[in-house]
Amino acid sequence: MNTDAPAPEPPVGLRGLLSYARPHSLALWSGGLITTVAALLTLAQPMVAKYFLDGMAVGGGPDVTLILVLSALLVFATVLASVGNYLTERTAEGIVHGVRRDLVRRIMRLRMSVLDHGSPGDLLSRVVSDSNQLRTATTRDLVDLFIGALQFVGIIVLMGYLDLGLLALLLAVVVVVGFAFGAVVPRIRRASLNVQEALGEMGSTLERSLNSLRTIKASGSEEREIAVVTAASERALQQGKRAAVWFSAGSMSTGLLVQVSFLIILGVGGARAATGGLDLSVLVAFLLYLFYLTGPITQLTSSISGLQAGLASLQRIREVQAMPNEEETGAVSWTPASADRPASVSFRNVRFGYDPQVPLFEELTFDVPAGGMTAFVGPSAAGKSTVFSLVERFYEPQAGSVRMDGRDITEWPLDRLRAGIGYVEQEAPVLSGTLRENLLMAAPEATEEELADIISRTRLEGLVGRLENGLDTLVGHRGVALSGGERQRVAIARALLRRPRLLLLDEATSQLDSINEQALQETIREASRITTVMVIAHRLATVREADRILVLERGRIRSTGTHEELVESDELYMELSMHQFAGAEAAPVGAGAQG
Ligand SMILES: Nc1ncnc2c1ncn2[C@@H]1O[C@H](COP(=O)(O)OP(=O)(O)OP(=O)(O)O)[C@@H](O)[C@H]1O
Repeated sequence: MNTDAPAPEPPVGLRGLLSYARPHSLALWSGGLITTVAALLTLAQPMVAKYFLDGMAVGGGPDVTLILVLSALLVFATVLASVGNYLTERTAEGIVHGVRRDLVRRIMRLRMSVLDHGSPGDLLSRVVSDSNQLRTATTRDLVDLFIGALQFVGIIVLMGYLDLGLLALLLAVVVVVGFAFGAVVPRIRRASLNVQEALGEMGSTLERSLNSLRTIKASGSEEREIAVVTAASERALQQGKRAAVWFSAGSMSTGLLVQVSFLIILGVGGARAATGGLDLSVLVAFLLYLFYLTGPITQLTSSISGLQAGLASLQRIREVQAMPNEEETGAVSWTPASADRPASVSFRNVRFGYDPQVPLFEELTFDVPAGGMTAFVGPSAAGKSTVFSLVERFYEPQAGSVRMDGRDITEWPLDRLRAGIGYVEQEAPVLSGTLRENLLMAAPEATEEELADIISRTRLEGLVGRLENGLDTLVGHRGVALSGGERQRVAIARALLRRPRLLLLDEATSQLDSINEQALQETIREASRITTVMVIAHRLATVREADRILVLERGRIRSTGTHEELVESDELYMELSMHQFAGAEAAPVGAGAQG
């Protein structure tokens, strides 16, 4: 059931990032620990160097054992670091896959009202690009933060062991630079969010253009569209440049810290060594550690910057997760009618408006009996397609009820309700892929016999025979390789293969040649023998075939009857049949009625 009850808030901030890492904590800890051991082994190297120098200072020659120990340490640490890195990256792939799977599931279940106001391109960028940012933040950056901090502390302790005075000097510099970096951190996050938003905007613009490429080409507006997409890309560029400034400012602080500290410690330590207050080997080891500090500090600053970018993406991912989606009803205590019986539909005092303040239907009431064909006609924007959307529960009425088999559709499990309905949209109802994939989309388990039966019922044998690879021919993006009439019939075949109890058919307004026209009419007639057909009629042939016609005007049913009855009794219908149907068929209703 669709509910507005708020779900428990998913964690945000660092806690939110950790919630993604937690299920993989074993792998992450293993990767992190191995990398830490590698880092600690690296830390031992300056100490070994110190002992090496001390040995030389007291007059001994170079200590071969120490050189061997040093080499072994280096090789072992490098191998360990690679293994740790591999484990972390592997986990990262698992996390990003999980995030994408969750996002796709949510997007597929979003309510239509949300999709109406959202942009598919932006949603796409959240699945592809934001999830990738999250990938680095929840693994590499978290691990680096941990290891960086550990190494930092380790080096500081070792420096303290060498000389506390020099360490105090160094920490003073760290505090000053740390404050400067702290001021940059929130700017990095804001800049990252701006970059991701600009990318989303670019995705939306590109998606809009690609979806209407034919119209764009036909109206010669390629250059204008290129300018629009380029402008979006430029906004992403500007935001990216701004982010780069803050990222660089962050990393500059690392360099500054080490260089400034080096000069101060070299000066002060050198002066002390000159007066004999400090061993030269201690100063050398201290300076070596100072340069070793570059690694963890770089790790810390870049992981903190990366976490900021991850937090910005987490915010965008959380926005998708907070969008209202369609929820399933639990088990029901009643038994829905048998799957092969045509369904009846009724609307009772339905009040609905896309904007609840501006109702399209005030008190819409009508009945569609089980079986046969019921046609809906009416002026443009009267709400005919909206009636179908309400039956499918794409939208919820603000008052009144929509019923199937006499039972309010809100009492039906949503999947069960939709399983009983075949919906053929007016526009581009064919997806890219093969003809077979298109037909089996809604009924993947249909047998070859059922497929052949539906192909025959929808008069598609001719098309299948003509195509080079028959059913396995690719139909192109949105079925461009098919004619408008063929696309409609493929869509009807697909809907019928699902054995619907109710077929909702939004008839194409485009002109069809006489072969396609006749095939389409036979298909609809055939469908109405086995199921309930509700058709939004744009053709004279269809209304003449209908068992009953409902004339919809300004959100209410104005009249009901057969074609012959309505041309006599309803002025609007008469008008529509003269102009609307005639427009779709190039034959006025009078001629058709007499013929
Ligand atoms: N998703 C939507 N969001 C907001 N308004 C909508 C939406 N879909 C349709 N409308 C508006 O609702 C009204 C009824 O639209 P609907 O498509 O149901 O009319 P129709 O009778 O099927 O029209 P036509 O014969 O031109 O297809 C129109 O004014 C339309 O602009």
